[in-house]
Amino acid sequence: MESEIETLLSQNAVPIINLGKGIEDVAKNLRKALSEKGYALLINHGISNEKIQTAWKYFDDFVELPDEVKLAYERSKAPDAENHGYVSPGMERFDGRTPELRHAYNICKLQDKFLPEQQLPGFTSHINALVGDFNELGRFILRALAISVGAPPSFFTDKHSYMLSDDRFSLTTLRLLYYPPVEGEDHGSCIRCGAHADYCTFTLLAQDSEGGLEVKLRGSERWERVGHLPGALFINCGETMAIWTDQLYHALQHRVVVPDQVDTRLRGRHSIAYFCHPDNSALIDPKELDFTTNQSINGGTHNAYDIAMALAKGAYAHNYS
Ligand SMILES: O=C(O)CCC(=O)C(=O)O
Ligand SMILES: [Fe+2]
Repeated sequence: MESEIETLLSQNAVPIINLGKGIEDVAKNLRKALSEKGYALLINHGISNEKIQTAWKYFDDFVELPDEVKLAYERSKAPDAENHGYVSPGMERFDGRTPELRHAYNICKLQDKFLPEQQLPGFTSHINALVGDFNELGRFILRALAISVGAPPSFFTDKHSYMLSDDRFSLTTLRLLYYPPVEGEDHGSCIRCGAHADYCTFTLLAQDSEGGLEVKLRGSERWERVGHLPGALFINCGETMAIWTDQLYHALQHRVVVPDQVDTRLRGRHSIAYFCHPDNSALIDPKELDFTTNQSINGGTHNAYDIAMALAKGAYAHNYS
């Protein structure tokens, strides 16, 4: 029996956007959700739940492999290294201190030589198919977002032409995540994923259960539990989009805590995040969208890559010293 916990969803406080309703309607609802709250849940999004679950199953099998095999796929620890690769528990700490209990696989390259195809036959083609679905959905959202700010529908898609097709030109990433069960009461000094806002344009997130996802709403200092709507995708606005819209859209602070509820804590949690980034060279200029601004980072207009790197260095400054 699932513990009854109060969540934003149980209080009917979550914007739920039906993507089957036509792009103008989606644009209107995204504008309201991302400006007021910074997030929403998407239903009728067209990504098969079964495909998502198969990806989690592959990742479970990966996590079970001996450490020396997993380490061969590890993401480099160098400061400005590529993001692609396996991130073992404890390797990343958003706040630089608190141990983070998760396995992650950042996928930025889709060819089998960069993936554990040998250990997990079929992984490459499965991930390629899933990425195809996320890219298609991502492009639909980008068109809706352009409409939502009164720009031509292709405004954002024109600046997102390399999403997971060539990682030399885009930071777009599909990230598989597994948070192991947490046994015992003494988990106060650990977190599943530390507080942060994503750097990208927006993130799409699938989760398999209520497992501790919390958000800080615009203008609030309080962490609130989101809740789980089976099959829905969570969308949150990233820092790049907040800069682009001169903060009309709110980059959502979020984290994943180790839940106090024993049944939730003893259950592993799976999620998949699709971080949609502009092309590295795309200039993020709010004035192009008729937002007058004096808020772009360090004064001038920057390209998407420089913005993401500046944000990463801020978030992971402890890794660079
Ligand atoms: O697993 C989750 O629900 C969130 C993960 C996340 O926020 C991230 O990887 O940026
Ligand atoms: Fe995140």
